[in-house]
Amino acid sequence: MEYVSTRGSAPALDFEGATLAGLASDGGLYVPREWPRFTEAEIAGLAGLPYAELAARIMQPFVGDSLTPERLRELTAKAYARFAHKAVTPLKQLDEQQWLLELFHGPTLAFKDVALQLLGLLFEEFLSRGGDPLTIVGATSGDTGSAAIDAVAGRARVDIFMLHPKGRVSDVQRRQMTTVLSPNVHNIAIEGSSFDDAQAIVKRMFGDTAMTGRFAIGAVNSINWARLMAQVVYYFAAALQLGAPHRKVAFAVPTGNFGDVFAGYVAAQMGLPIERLIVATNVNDILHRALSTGDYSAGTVTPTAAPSMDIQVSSNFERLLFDVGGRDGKALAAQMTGFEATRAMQLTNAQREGAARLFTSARADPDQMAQAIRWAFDASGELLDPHTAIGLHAARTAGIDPAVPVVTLATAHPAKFRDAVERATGHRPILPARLGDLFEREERLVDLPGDYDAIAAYVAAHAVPRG
Ligand SMILES: N[C@@H](CCOP(=O)(O)O)C(=O)O
Repeated sequence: MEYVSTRGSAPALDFEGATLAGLASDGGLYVPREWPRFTEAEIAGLAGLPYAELAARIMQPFVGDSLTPERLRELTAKAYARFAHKAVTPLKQLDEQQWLLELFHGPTLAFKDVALQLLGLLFEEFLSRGGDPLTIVGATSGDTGSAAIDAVAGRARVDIFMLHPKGRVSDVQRRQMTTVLSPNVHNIAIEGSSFDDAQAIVKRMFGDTAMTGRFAIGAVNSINWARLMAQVVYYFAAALQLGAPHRKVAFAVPTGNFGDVFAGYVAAQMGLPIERLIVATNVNDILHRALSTGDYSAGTVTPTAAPSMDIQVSSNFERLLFDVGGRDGKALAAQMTGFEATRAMQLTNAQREGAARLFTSARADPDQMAQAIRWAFDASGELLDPHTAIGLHAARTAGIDPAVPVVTLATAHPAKFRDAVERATGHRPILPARLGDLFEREERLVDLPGDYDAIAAYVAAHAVPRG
């Protein structure tokens, strides 16, 4: 399997190369040259497999020759052994039509663990073959940070520098990152910034030849293809339980960087019968505006009770625009460069029509989010986190045929956002025992200004150079 850049001029890479590179050298994102496709009979044959085995079968075509099927199976078994639920991503019924896919049973209580537990092992595997030590630079609005840190803390030949916007993640999210004291973990709180600022700094570092010449910069954000590949699996897992390939299923996905919902798009390209992908945003609604009107223009980021979605520049949207816009890398490079200069862009007709074939979108304000938390609690006794509640609001208002099951991706454990859940329901979710002493642990982080040079200098002073 070969990977090509959405901006058309970076060299094509194999899976190992794309995983270690993260972002393409032309600023684009890597995507498979073509989508592998399963027949209906092949999809039916996946029903009932244990999650780790299902994961290995679905990912093998993407991995190609970079790992043998046996080695991939060993890695998926190891990655998913750390989940607190035997099903890894259990499915729960809320009412006749609505379902929840619980993606928060990993070590850091968010869907990011599903991909990052595997990515940590992939880095270890590929780095053991030689090459330069990896300097991971990531940005987080709360969940990616802790999941990535958990996945690579203490591993040889990797350092991780995780940037978060100071004061804009929940206290649980911050402590999950800053209480990991391994010497290869470096937490940076950026003053006066949003996630978008942090993500822009990360992307700039990939294009900074002074940095990339000295350090092998790597990515753990969903700009890294391997993240999305691992997330494709749970769409299959849920749909197979609900009757696929003989029955269509719709998915509602709380969305910030568009990675999780793009994984659903990939599942559909592979042959999974998906009725609709419902993109759910909070008031930071660039994706809802883009999908409903074609206007992809970034406003300022409004802090909300669903901080992981407080994003206005959704990196993975570029992958969708590339695929539905005819895979014309040169044209997309010009379009994205224009967006980076003006922070505004109009989708082409081909992009709008291509997206509309599968995607619907909705936006939830804080009241609608709180109502969805209350509805789920009254309907089934489930406490939802604010992000999941935004997904559920979109699921219930999307007008999906009542015969089609709608699965909302439950992206985080409610205890990560205890205050918001308690405000909505009067019930305070309890942190699972494995995080029980989080508030007694020592924290380590540095505060830096939102200035590229200051952050690059910090990374350069603490990372291990090539060679
Ligand atoms: N929602 C994320 C933001 C980063 O997104 P990613 O999926 O590209 O890593 C977070 O919680 O950090």
